[in-house]
Amino acid sequence: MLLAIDCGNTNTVFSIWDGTEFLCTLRTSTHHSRTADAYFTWYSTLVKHYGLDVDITEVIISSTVPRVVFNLRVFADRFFGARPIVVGKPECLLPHQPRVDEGTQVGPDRLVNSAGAFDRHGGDLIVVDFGTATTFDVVDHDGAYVGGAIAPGVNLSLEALHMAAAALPHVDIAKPQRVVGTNTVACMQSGVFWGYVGLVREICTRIREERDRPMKIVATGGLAPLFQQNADLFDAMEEDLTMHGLTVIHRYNKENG
Ligand SMILES: Nc1ncnc2c1ncn2[C@@H]1O[C@H](COP(=O)(O)OP(=O)(O)OP(=O)(O)O)[C@@H](O)[C@H]1O
Ligand SMILES: CC(C)(CO)[C@@H](O)C(=O)NCCC(=O)O
Ligand SMILES: [K+]
Repeated sequence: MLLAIDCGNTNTVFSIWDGTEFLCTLRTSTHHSRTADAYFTWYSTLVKHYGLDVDITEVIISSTVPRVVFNLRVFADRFFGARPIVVGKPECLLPHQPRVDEGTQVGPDRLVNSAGAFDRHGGDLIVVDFGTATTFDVVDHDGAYVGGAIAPGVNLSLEALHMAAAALPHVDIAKPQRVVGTNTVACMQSGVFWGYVGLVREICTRIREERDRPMKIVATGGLAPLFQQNADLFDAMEEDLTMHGLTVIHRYNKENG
């Protein structure tokens, strides 16, 4: 079985893929100081809790945080005897080479999202991922990642207001009832929620204009459902897009490696 690991700047997600479906998805915060033994303690406790009988033989990792990869490699080797495929490393093959400026390091999560979305939808896509950052990945007709946009994440924007302004509290994102807030929290939620609706709409409209062709918009990330409510921003929403992309890249490496 395959263990797929998606390590973001805020959260790390493990999913077990049996070749047909994901048996479970486990989430922890990302810390570069977490050791291989600590990963295993956490992982094995949850696998036992879910009553799963799994035999991991292969591991694939996408990490936006380079420093955590070392401990994840040790984890894979020590506990599963597996040599992981690490997206973005030269030995990891990609189904489609990105077309970007020479020397640019594309975030592995964006390459994985592009591969997952192309596998499901074919080409000419905009993938929007609401993670630590909000990323827009443009996938060409042939499946290549060809660029996009990076905006501050929704939670990061709220946190930045709280950090920078003495009178602004820590606020969780929610869809406000009205645009005109009548208290501080409602004002902050309005600014960030409706500001993001505008941000997503404007960037997607301009990408479509710039490329001059119809493009399907696929959204992922924990906050995608919040933005899909009443705001007709996306053509599809897929919670497991990054994990699916990891299985696509893993399969490609098995078949072509
Ligand atoms: N199922 C969910 N329902 C509601 N909120 C969620 C859900 N899953 C995640 N979230 C929240 O949505 C936000 C975005 O989650 P997501 O996992 O997409 O990115 P992240 O973990 O914040 O970022 P990164 O992947 O860059 O580490 C997080 O604040 C998370 O707490
Ligand atoms: C933009 C983030 C932080 C989103 O997770 C990640 O994809 C990243 O670190 N990217 C590197 C720069 C780039 O993708 O162009
Ligand atoms: K993510």
